[in-house]
Amino acid sequence: MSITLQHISKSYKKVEALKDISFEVKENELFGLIGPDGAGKTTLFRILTTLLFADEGTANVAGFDVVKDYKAIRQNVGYMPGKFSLYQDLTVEENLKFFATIFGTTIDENYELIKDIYVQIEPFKNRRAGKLSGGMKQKLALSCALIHKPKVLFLDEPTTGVDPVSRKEFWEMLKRLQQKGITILVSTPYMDEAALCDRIALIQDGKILKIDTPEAIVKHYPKTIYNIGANNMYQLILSLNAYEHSYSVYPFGEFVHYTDQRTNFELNDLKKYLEAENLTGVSIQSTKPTIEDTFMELAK
Ligand SMILES: Nc1ncnc2c1ncn2[C@@H]1O[C@H](COP(=O)(O)OP(=O)(O)OP(=O)(O)O)[C@@H](O)[C@H]1O
Repeated sequence: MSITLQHISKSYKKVEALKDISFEVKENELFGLIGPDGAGKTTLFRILTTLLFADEGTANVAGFDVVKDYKAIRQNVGYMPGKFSLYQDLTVEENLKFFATIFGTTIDENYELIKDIYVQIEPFKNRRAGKLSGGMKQKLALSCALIHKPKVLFLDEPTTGVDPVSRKEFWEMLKRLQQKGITILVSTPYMDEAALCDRIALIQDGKILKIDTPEAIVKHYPKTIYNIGANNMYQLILSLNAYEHSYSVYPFGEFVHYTDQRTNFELNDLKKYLEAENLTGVSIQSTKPTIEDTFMELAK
């Protein structure tokens, strides 16, 4: 195993940020930690990268104990924190040199590993990091986290605030790093990114709700979901919530994801009800559950 957590708990005074967390990440796995703001993701990363002590439990990374072997862990892991971690006043190249130097290495020595990523920002190597776009900052931060050839890479919300094209490119880069033998633990609040991981842990309020492959997680969704559309979205949500048989109602893009308390029912009855509520253009179609649907169901 590359990462093992056993019964990890951590509180900040009265706030229980992590409650009895246990799970394992296999060698060379791309593992996602999926959860909303405040779920405890950053706290977990800080414990695993030896920046914070847990109150209870034990954790191992790359075969080392996070408390006893903290120095070895720091040599063997790369960490890209959620908040921008670079020196804004240093240039792109100076930032990378700085990180290489503190790990006792050079850019040349490990260029092969970062090449794919660094070539994209190399034309701006003399620009100060503070003046880079979101996507470029993220590439520089990733290059810096990789410059000492870590065995395990921790990425805390690496795509938050990054445009959709850069987000897609970033995930393609992660796949290539995985092919080079690096184990990756990545957190994200974006459910669509969860589908790109080998396995995911859904986390909320410091607790793991479920761990499995993205496919298996959606397979276990217990109900049929309907995509419902109408001309007045706001009224549609109100009416569905007021419907006596309604089980769950969530806005989902231009539709509402709806589940019913009954296992068998006439879709036409629901349509008639919505039309009686003065809604027009009503469409109802069954749809496949997504990771977001599963998360909402588990978090209920
Ligand atoms: N230093 C701190 N002092 C007090 N409470 C804290 C501290 N750091 C985090 N918390 C609280 O612990 C809980 C978990 O926070 P954490 O930052 O680990 O979550 P997160 O999933 O990373 O969310 P975010 O993306 O918002 O950082 C939250 O309720 C947060 O307010």
